[in-house]
Amino acid sequence: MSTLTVNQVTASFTRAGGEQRTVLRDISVTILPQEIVVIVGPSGCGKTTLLNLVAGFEQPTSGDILLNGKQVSGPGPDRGVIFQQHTLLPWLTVGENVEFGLKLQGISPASRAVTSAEYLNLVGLSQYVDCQVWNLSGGMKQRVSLARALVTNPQILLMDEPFGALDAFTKEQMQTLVLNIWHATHKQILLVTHDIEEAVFLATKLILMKANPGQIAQVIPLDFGKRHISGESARSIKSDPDFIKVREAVLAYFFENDPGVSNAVAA
Ligand SMILES: Nc1ncnc2c1ncn2[C@@H]1O[C@H](COP(=O)(O)OP(=O)(O)OP(=O)(O)O)[C@@H](O)[C@H]1O
Repeated sequence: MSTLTVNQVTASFTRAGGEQRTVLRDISVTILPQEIVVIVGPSGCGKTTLLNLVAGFEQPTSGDILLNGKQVSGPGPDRGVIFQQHTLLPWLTVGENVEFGLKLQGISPASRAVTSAEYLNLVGLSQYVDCQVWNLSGGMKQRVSLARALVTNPQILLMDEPFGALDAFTKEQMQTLVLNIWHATHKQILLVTHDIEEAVFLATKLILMKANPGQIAQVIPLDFGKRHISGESARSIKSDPDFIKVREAVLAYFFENDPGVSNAVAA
């Protein structure tokens, strides 16, 4: 089964001066097929570190990370990564950026063009294939980043605050795009965000972290994103009292460390 398993992972780093600091302690998470796992937590609790470990950019100090039963020991094409700041190549066009990963894999130009057109269509940018990326808005650049991550057909998308730099309106458009892509491609998604509303809207499994060292405080199953897939608008869902109740309970947890968040969510 296509599962990503983070098993009792601890990550420690040695600071300048030799002091050892444990950033993450005993983290266990599974991402099952078609799950969107969203991580929220205070600044510095290790969210990006966890994503970097799953991406294979860093190695855990103890514990292990398994993708389909195989140890993750470095970056791989089975994981597509999207950062807050796009990492598009400014001297290439939109189409060339999307094709880039396929070119590295030695795929023929004709085949690359067909595949990149498919994913540019999925993110709503078909007509921009020949544009220079520096001409695009922030939201459009992130759409290109999504297409570029998807084009090599990874099993899982890893997203680190992908919409943190966007205005509220564009952000909501991108959130619904993520849900539509999730529905169309059946990818697993691991997403880190500071935005509680975004987290509650997108997650099928919401993970609340606490800091010093970073640990999982709560895991909350949610299904607001599935309501959007079933045809309900983002505005309707986000203004629903059930949504507001969960959003406020999560906020209360972080502001007051309210242990009643699980009950509020379950009610
Ligand atoms: N390779 C590393 N070497 C040393 N320290 C590291 C390394 N990677 C992460 N850290 C430290 O781990 C801590 C957690 O950082 P991280 O960026 O994962 O937190 P975060 O929860 O994503 O924070 P934010 O929400 O502010 O982005 C920081 O103090 C950071 O300096």
